[in-house]
Amino acid sequence: RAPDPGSDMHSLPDSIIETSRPVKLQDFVAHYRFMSADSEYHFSEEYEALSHVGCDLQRNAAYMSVNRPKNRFTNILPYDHSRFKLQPTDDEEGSDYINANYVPGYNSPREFIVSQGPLLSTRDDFWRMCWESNSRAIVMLTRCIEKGREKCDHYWPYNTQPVRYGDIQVTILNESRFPDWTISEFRVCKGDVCRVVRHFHFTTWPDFGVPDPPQTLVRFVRAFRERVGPDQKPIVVHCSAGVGRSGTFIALDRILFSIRTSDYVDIFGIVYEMRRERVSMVQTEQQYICIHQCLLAVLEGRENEHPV
Ligand SMILES: CCc1ccc(NS(=O)(=O)O)cc1
Repeated sequence: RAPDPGSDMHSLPDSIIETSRPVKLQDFVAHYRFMSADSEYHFSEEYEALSHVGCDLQRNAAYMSVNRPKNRFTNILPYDHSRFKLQPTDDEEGSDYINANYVPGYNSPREFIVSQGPLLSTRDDFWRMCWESNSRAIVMLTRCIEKGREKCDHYWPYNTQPVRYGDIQVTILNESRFPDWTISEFRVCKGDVCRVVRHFHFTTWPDFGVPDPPQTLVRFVRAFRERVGPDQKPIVVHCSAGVGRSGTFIALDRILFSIRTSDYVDIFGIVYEMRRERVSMVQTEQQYICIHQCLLAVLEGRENEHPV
């Protein structure tokens, strides 16, 4: 049972699992100040309250020996109940497996498919996932190489020559580069059937960190939503592990929809719900605070403010 808004959360008996902490939008500025006080003590307490969400859920497919090499990180594994299943090939064990989960958004309980950054060995599976899910948009929140380390395979062509990834052929149609992101259109074909898939690549978000200033992320979500409406789903979202930056992006997207219709915002509840579908969504306390800073900038009319 969610506590009534404004009730004293700390009086809840341990037996009641806290699933939401709604905040009235008109109180949000004061709420942010309260949470930030004393070296962000209340942000730390609230983020810690999310730490065990999902630890009861099974990940059996991920642990199968045939699937272990398909995981970029051994500790970032998809829950069985929400994982995306590829069309299995006859009797090939593990052929339905990819490190990806359905995650809820504002518009649908399965609005997003969140995945790890493809490996060279799984990029054909990644394109199969995009095709079989009929996704028309991919959001990429990492660079392929960061600080000299591979974070994601370059799973799309380097130029306008078509490239095949298994049964899927990808051709870059156009590319628009901006200071913090690149938006491209790919022609994606399987046999004689072709689709246009848009690629939204945020290029300046450091791993384990946050965009600087946070308004950059607000502007990226706005640029994304100018081109992708609420009826377009599922949307594929990935970073390197597919938890930190991906969770932060989805949380902000959901919040920007919700404040158009609701007097309350429940950032705790949004992260709680995401973590019931994919592990560690919003992976650091700094990312959790960044979500609040983004909303603060929007409410204070500063989303288009640029640092001096
Ligand atoms: C330790 C595994 C791990 C690596 C990288 C990330 N960051 S990310 O999810 O934003 O790509 C999260 C977790």
